[in-house]
This record gives sequence, C-alpha cells and structure tokens, in this order.
Amino acid sequence: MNKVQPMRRHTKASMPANTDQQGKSMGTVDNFPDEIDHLETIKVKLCDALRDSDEAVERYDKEYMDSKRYLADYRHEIDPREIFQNELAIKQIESWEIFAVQMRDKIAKLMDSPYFARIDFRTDCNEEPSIYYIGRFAFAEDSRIFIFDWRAPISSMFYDCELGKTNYEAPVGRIEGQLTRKRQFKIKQGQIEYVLESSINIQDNVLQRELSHTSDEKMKTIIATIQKEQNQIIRNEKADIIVIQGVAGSGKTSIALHRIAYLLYRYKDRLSANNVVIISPNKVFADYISNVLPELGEEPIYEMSFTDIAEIQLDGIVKFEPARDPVETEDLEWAERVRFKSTLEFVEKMDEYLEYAATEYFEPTDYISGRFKAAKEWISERYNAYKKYPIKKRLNEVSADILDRFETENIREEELPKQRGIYRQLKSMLRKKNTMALYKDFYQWLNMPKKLVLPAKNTLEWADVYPFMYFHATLEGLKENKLIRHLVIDEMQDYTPAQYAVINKLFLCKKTILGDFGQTINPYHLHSLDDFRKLYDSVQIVELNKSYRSTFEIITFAKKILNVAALEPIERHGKEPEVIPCCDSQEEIKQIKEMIDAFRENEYVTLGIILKTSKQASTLCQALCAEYDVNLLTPDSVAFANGVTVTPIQMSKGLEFDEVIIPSVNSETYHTDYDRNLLYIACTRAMHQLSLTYSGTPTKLIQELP
Ligand SMILES: Nc1ncnc2c1ncn2[C@@H]1O[C@H](COP(=O)(O)OP(=O)(O)OP(=O)(O)O)[C@@H](O)[C@H]1O
Repeated sequence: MNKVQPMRRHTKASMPANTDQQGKSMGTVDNFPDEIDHLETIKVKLCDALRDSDEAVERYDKEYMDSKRYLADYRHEIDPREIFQNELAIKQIESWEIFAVQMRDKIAKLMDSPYFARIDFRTDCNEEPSIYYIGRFAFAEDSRIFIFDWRAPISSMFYDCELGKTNYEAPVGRIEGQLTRKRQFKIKQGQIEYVLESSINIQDNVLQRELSHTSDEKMKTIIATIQKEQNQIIRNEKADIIVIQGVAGSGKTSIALHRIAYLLYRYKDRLSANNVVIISPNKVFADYISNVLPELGEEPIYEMSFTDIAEIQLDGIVKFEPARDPVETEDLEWAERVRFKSTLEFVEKMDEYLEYAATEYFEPTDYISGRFKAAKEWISERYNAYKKYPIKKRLNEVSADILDRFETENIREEELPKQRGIYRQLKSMLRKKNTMALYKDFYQWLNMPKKLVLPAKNTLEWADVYPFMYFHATLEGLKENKLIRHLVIDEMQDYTPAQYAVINKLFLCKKTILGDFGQTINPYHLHSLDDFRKLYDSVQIVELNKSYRSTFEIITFAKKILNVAALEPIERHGKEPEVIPCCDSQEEIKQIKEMIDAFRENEYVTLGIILKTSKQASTLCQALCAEYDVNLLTPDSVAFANGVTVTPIQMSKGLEFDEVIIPSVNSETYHTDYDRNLLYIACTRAMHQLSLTYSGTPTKLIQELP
C-alpha cells in the first residue's frame, strides 16, 4: 500500500465567499483563485501522465505484435522450450498492456473531472493541516498522491464527518485529528463550474443540483453526493448478510453498486468482478445499471435472474413455465397455490418433510456379494453419518465405505463388486428415486394434493420451480457456485422464502440484499421483511427512508396514494402532479400525444408512459407508434433507451424517467389495495414531472386525495 503523502498546504489563502445561514458558502470560481491554480497544476500533471500512458500502451502494443510475429515466423525453427517461454512473455505483455490501457482510461476520465472534493485534516501530531483532494480514481506521481480515490480510508471523512475534532480508520489503525475544511467542486471538461465551502454538513446544495439534472439511459454514479447513511452501508465490511429496506428512490440500487465498487477496491487481492453476481429482475434493468461499475473504474459484474439460475440448475431435469404476471390473470386457484408457496412456513414444511423423507424413505437391506456382507444396521449407521450431504451423495459415500470394508476383509484377494454396482443396489433401497416423485409425495404428505398442478408433462408452474430445486438439492444436490464471493439481490420483496432457501444453498457467500416491501408487485406473496431474520442468523437490516429521485411534490402525491409513513421527500421542488380528466379514451390518447409533443420541446431526456398491464402498454404503443418513435418494454426487452418509453408497471420497477404519464387511472383499472401499490410504484418512477389521465370515473385511490 502506498504511504499517504498528502499535498502541502496552498500558499495563497482562499478568498472568503458568500455564506448562507447554514454555514455553507457558494462561491463563484473567481473567489477561489488558489483552486483555479491548483486545478491548472493538476491538469498539467494529468496531461503528462496521459502522454506517458499513451506511450506505454503503444510500446506494449508494438512489443506484443513483434513477439507474435517472431513466434509465427520462427515457430518451426525454435525449440519447444523457447516457444513456451515466448508464449509466456506474450501473455505477460498482454496483461501489462491491459493494465496500461486501464490506467490511460482512468487518467482520461480524470482529465474531464479530476476531483470533486477537498478536505483539510490536521492530525493530532501535526500543526498544519494537510490537503486531500478526492476524486473518482487516485492519481499519484512517484509516491506523492495528488488525488485520493473516493474509497480510500481518508476519503470517508468527506462523507461522514463535520468540521472539528474527528477521526478515520486507516489500515494502521484509527487516526485522530481536526477536520478544518471541506470543499466541493463541480469540474466539467477540465473547468471548475462551481466551488462550495461547507462548514457544517456536505452536499445539500450540490445534491440539489445533481438531482435536478435530467436522467440518462444509464444509471449514474453518485460519488460526489453520497449521504452519510448511504456511505455507512457502502463501507460496511463487517456484515456478511446486509439487507437494505429502502423507500422508493432512496438510492438502494446505487448504493449496492457503489458498495461492490468499494469492496472490489478494499479487497482487490481477494475479490474481483468475476467473483460478484447481481440477481436482477430483468434484462432492461440490468442494462440500465450496467454503466455504474465501469464508470467507477471496475469491470462489470455478472448479472442473472432467478429464471437464469433455474434454467442452469434444472437443465435436462424438468421444464417450467415462465412467471405469470398476477395482473394479467384471474385464475383464483392458481393465486391460492402461489400464496401457499410464498411463505416462510412453507419452507419450514419442506424442511420437516425432507428430514422425514431422508430418514424414512431409505429402507436398507443387507448388502451381500459372494461371501461379503454389509448388514443393514451397519449401512444405516453409515448413511446417518453423512447427514450433511444430499441423499444420493450419502449413498455414494456409503457405497465407498462398503467397498472399503470389503477390501480390508479381502485377505484371499477375491473379485469384489464395483462401487457403481453397490451404489445402484443402495439406490434401489430408496422409496422415492427422483426429485419429481419426492416432490409429488410432499403434497400427499401435506394432504394437499391439489396444491401441485403440472401444466404439462414434466413441466412445473413457476411457483413450484424453487421448491422443486430445494427438493433436488436434498436428493441429488445442486451445482454449487464456489467462484462467487459476493451476491447482490435487487428487488428482494419479489422473491419468496423458498427462493432464498435455494439461493442460500447455491451461494454460500456474503450477500447484499435490497428492495422495498412497499413496492411488492405480487399480491399473492405473503412474506415480509421479518422473514430475513429467520432466514439468516446474522443478518444486518438497515432502513433508508429519504427519497432522492422525485421532487417534493411527486413524493407528497405518491404518499397520498400509499401512505408510507416513513417516506421522507427531499426538499427539491417542481411542478405539482396533474390529474387530467378526459371525456373518452380517444381524448386520452390526444392528451398523451400533446404531452409527448411538449416533451420533445422541453429539456427532458426520458418520458415513461406507465400502464397497469402489458396488454394495455402494447395497445397504447400501437396507437402512438405511427406518429412517434416509442420504445415498448416487454419481458423480452433487453435495453433501456432515452426518449419515449411505454411500459407496464412490472417492467418499470427500478427504472426512472424525467417525466412520467400514467394513463387510465379510472375506477375499473385501479381499485384494489394492491392497485394502490402499483400506482405508488408508477408515480415514484418520475423524477421531475408527473401526469395522470383518465376517462370515465377516476379511481377512488386518486379521488380520495385531499
Ligand atoms: N446520494 C445521492 N446523490 C445523488 N443522487 C442520488 C443519491 N442517492 C440516490 N440518488 C439518486 O436517486 C435516484 C434513485 O436511486 P436508486 O434507483 O438507486 O434508488 P432505489 O432505492 O433503488 O429506487 P427504487 O426502489 O424506487 O427503484 C437515482 O437517480 C440516484 O442517482
């Protein structure tokens, strides 16, 4: 680790700037001539470093090409040892080149915006404070650090501490001292846009500015404005399992990704992007968040869905139907089956049955081969010794033990049975020989055979997929993933305890689990946040109640639809949400078209038109697409784009738009308590502007608004 050598103090004193009542001062750039000078110095250094790294990339590229050419030209004339050494050298050059390219990319990014903060800190043993600039990446020359990475231990003071006596945790232990200054910068294209001096708490002004920006087709990094409670989650190294329950727009997804970037930095010798997986609800969401880690200088992490995992695990074993959208079906028996399988009690029942089946359904008899014999009691004892393994692995171990014993007894060197044969014989002593038989028997055991419906031969309903995998894990074992050391699960509220029970068997690693039980999309899921305490022994649950995405007015409106008491809006103001009555559906479409026209003229980048169901979304899309370029989101979509997006609520989860239109807020479409949830989710996708349209009778969920 580099020894921390901060910048020396500036010689020119900073000019005082205008100060507001909160002790913050927002200065024009001219008020900070020392910062202008400093930036110029850093830019020169960055320029030199960029030139050097460009040269390094070119040099490695040439060396690589030369070595490859040499090997191709002389492969038949040089001996194998030399070929091997050359190949090794080429690999080495290649990895140096990759490293040099990464360095060059980082420096190029720093050229645009080298840092966003400065803190002055005086340790108890120094008289003069040292100055630390904090940026997206570290930048050093020789052993002198000019910019500290936002994840460096010292940078934590910027996010966590107020001016005055304070400390931070360094690798060598706690460092005590005085924080004497905190400054924030917005530097764009190498120019300072503003400087903010803050004596009390960081960020309100800067945060307001950042949040007022228009959205983008990809999620942005938030390193300059991470809030204290968010920073504590990002830097939490102690929790093996952390569950973040956060209201809509509280930054859960951003935080989870910044946390991964932090852990990759902190444990770079042990953890790489290949070791991290995020389970996300769909490909559009995965695409939307895909830029955050690369923007933070890290490799992208692997993304998968619960469906992908099931496909890998159940390939060749059983087929399954995709998850049904609960708003698209009125099958009450199906709903009841889903509800039944969505609770923690259901997992407890599975455990109870599986324990019973593992004991009762293995009915050993004596195993005899020639004059060799393993008595059933002994087989049973061996079987019980391997309780931690899946049943068939237990049988495999027992067959090895039997063979072992026969070999010891085989003083006359007679022919012994093969282990495979012994295993086959033991398997025949199982009452249920495959997972499907066992799974079906479970419902008989429960005395609820109707709770299992197979839509086709050897095909499961989605609600049975993870319970089935749980059974498969007990009977056959699953393909465990040992490479993954950290798992992130987003939209945690949409997954059942049975799904978590399987995930816990598959990924024995640390986990960051996040979501919002206020945004539950499936009305037939009966699990709750409390279940996590039972699912995980040492879980740390944190709650985030401040919402950053939407304006005060939008959050106040959303809260009237679903009263999430804890939800706290940020003081960023905008237009009041509008509820627009229309005389019929034609007029509604006309209104929507007018709003699209207005959107094309304003500064916003994304407009989301959010409907209750996929069918409604595609009908509206058809009505619009002759005149407008619209992007329809369906479960098969893979990317999120700027412009106008028409989407069902289900697909809009996790996304955000500058402006949102929610059509059809009439009493037929939205009337149940569950619809209340859906409307809340739709409203909280809006950052700056929200409009709702209806024809006929407006939904009472909106009529009731004071
Ligand atoms: N500290 C912050 N500084 C700047 N922007 C922030 C901060 N925290 C959150 N945001 C912004 O708030 C918005 C919501 O963040 P994010 O999508 O991570 O929230 P979420 O809790 O996952 O939301 P939801 O559950 O509603 O999908 C994003 O635009 C994000 O950039």
